[in-house]
Amino acid sequence: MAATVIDGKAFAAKVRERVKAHVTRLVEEHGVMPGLAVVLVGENPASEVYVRSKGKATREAGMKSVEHKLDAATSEADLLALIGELNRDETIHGILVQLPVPDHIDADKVLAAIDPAKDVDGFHISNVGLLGTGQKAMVPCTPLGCLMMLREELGSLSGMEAVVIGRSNIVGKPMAQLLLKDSCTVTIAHSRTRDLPGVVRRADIVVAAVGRPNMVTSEWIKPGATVIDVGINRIEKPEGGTRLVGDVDYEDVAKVAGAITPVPGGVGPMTIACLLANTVTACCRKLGLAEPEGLTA
Ligand SMILES: NC(=O)C1=CN([C@@H]2O[C@H](COP(=O)(O)OP(=O)(O)OC[C@H]3O[C@@H](n4cnc5c(N)ncnc54)[C@H](OP(=O)(O)O)[C@@H]3O)[C@@H](O)[C@H]2O)C=CC1
Ligand SMILES: Nc1nc(=O)c2c([nH]1)NC[C@@H]1CN(c3ccc(C(=O)N[C@@H](CCC(=O)O)C(=O)O)cc3)C=[N+]21
Repeated sequence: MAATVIDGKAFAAKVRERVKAHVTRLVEEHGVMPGLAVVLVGENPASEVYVRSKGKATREAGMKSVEHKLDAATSEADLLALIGELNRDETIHGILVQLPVPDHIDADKVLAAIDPAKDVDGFHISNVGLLGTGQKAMVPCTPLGCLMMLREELGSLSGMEAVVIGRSNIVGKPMAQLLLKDSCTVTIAHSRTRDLPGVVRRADIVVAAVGRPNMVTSEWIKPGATVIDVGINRIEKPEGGTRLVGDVDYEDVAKVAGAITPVPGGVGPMTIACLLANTVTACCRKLGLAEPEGLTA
C-alpha cells in the first residue's frame, strides 16, 4: 500500500484562511490590525526568498508587514537598537529575526532582546522555558506546523512512539516537547546516536530535521509509520540546475510509510502559516482576548 501524502500546502492554505478570519474580526471588532516585522541581516539568497514569501503571506492575510533588511556589516548594537524600537512599536505584534545572523553578532543575545510576547518564533528562553514546563508560550513555527499535520492525520497521538532526528533549538528540541505534551513516548536522535536505523524503526511517528539529503530510507521505517520531513536541502540535478529535497528519500520511504510529507509542499508552507498564526495569537493575547481557535497548540 502506498503512503498517504500529507499535503502541507493545502493544509497551510486552510490555516491561512483561519488566520484571515481572525484578522478580519480583530480589525472590525477591535480596530487592531496584527503586524509582523521580519529582520534580515546580510545577504543570503535563500533567506531573502523566505523573507519575501513571509511578507507576501502576511499581507494576503490582511496583516501589516514590515521588512528590515540590514547590511551584513550592521553592528550588534544597531540590531539590538532596532529590536528595542520594534518592542516599543504598538503596531507590531510579532518580531522575527531571520537566522542565521552573521558571525560577529551573538544570536542568543539578539533572541533574548525580543519582547517574549512578540517572539513569534518562540526562540526566547522564556518561551522555551514556558513550553518545557507545559505553560502557555509562543511555540516555534516549524514544530507547531508539524504537530498540526500529525494531529490532522492521526487524531490523538497519545501513547505513540515518536522519534525526532535532530536536536536543534529551532526544530528538534521544541518538536520533542510538543510530542511529549501530546503524550507520545519521545526519543531524540542526533549525530552521536548508536544504531540510528534501529532507533527509527521503533517509531510510529518519525520527524526528520537533520539537513542531510535523502538520509532516511525505507529500511529505517516501520510499516505504516507517519513520516514528517523537515529537511530543506538544495541539490544539483544531473541535467544541471538545482532542486529541493528533504532528509527523507521520499520515493523509497513512501513504499512502506503510512503517511508522508513531501518536500517541497510539506512542512515549509506550514511553517509560514504558523508564523502568521503566532502573530494573531500574540495580538489576541495582548488585547486580553480568548486564544484564537485553530491556531495554537
Ligand atoms: N521546513 C522548514 O520550515 C524548516 C526547515 N529546516 C530544515 O531542517 C533541517 C534541520 O534544520 P536545523 O534543525 O536548523 O539544523 P541543525 O544543523 O541545527 O541541526 C541538525 C541536527 O541533525 C543532527 N545530525 C546531523 N547529522 C546527523 C546524522 N548523520 N545522523 C543523525 N543526526 C544528525 C545534528 O546532530 P548534532 O546535534 O549531534 O550535531 C543536529 O542535532 C535543515 O535541512 C533545515 O534547512 C529548518 C527550519 C525550518
Ligand atoms: N528566525 C527564523 N525563523 C524561521 O522559521 C527560519 C529561519 N529563521 N531561518 C531559516 C529557516 C527555514 N525556514 C523555512 C520556511 C519556509 C520554507 C518553505 O516555504 N519552503 C517551501 C519551498 C520554498 C522554495 O521553493 O524555496 C516548501 O517546502 O514547499 C522553507 C524554510 C524558516 N526558517
